[in-house]
Amino acid sequence: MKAQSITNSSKDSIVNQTSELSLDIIESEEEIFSVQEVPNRGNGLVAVRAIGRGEVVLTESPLFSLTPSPSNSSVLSALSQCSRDEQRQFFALSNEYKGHLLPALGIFESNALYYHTIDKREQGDGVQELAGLFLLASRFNSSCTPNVSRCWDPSQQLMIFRTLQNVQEGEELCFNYCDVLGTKEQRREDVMQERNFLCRCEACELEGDESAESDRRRSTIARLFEEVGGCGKEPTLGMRKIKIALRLLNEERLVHYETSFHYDAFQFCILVSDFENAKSWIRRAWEVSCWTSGPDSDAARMFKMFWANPRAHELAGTLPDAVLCGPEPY
Ligand SMILES: C[S@@+](CC[C@H](N)C(=O)[O-])C[C@H]1O[C@@H](n2cnc3c(N)ncnc32)[C@H](O)[C@@H]1O
Repeated sequence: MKAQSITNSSKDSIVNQTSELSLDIIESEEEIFSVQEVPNRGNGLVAVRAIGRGEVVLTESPLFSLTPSPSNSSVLSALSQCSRDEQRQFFALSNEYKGHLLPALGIFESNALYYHTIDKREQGDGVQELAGLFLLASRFNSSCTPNVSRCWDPSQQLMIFRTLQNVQEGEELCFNYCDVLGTKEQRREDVMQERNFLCRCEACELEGDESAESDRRRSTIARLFEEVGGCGKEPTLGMRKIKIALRLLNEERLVHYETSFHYDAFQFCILVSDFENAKSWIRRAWEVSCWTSGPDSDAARMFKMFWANPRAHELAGTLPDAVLCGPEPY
């Protein structure tokens, strides 16, 4: 298969001129990834150079968006507004529902990405869920150890993809289609239900002791995630659970839940007026939220505000003073 290289400098034009550019090779000095065949997963996006954590690898606007669970005729109707080249690219995408759904709908359901947007027409500015079809982002495969996050930027009407960790040249770029916690069996069940295929990512392909260890770590993180929420009156215990969860997340190379644990650790410190450690935790929450949701996200903005002024948090000084602990050094 011909490799299709995508570049940093040209990615905005991809967004605006998908039909003209198609997915053909784009000449530029700074390539980020190419579409390549990958074992067990069809085509995927593979880094053609080392990529630093938090780098934007792709921004893309949807070819079209529909309300979730559309009919085949709504997909065809949206496609009729697209150029011939866009239609050709759409029908070249993968389809996990062959023989079960009509082709256009099968392709849409195999590739659509869900996001929330504010519908200003609704009273009280209702939040609306949409399913968007993104021609290039449809080539991202799923991994239960994702190295890419995706978030919808409503102001620019773009889906933004960023790296969650440093990526080596030759590594595949993947985000997670379903929640990454839970056992291999649970995750595979979720992916099967949501997308109708057997997940064959690195984590789901583990066997024997390695698979059991990974299951144990992920289930423990999920349990700790619930338990930490109930430790509001016992900050020392809560902090101990957070430390274990962060160690396990690190062992599983998972980034997504880190922000939440860092923010909980910040709140435990705030409760007992340990402002020095609180600042270290909220700084970490801010850093990680920049990779997972972007520096302009509501979460990142809030963390930055509390980093500047931790005393502004409503829980400050609620419990007797104590000194807890800060995050582990990188
Ligand atoms: C959105 S497309 C991703 C790109 C696709 N591989 C291609 O060749 O165009 C989703 C499809 O990719 C394959 N896929 C994605 N992630 C996978 C995974 N973790 N394990 C196995 N197949 C995967 C499945 O066939 C799935 O229906």
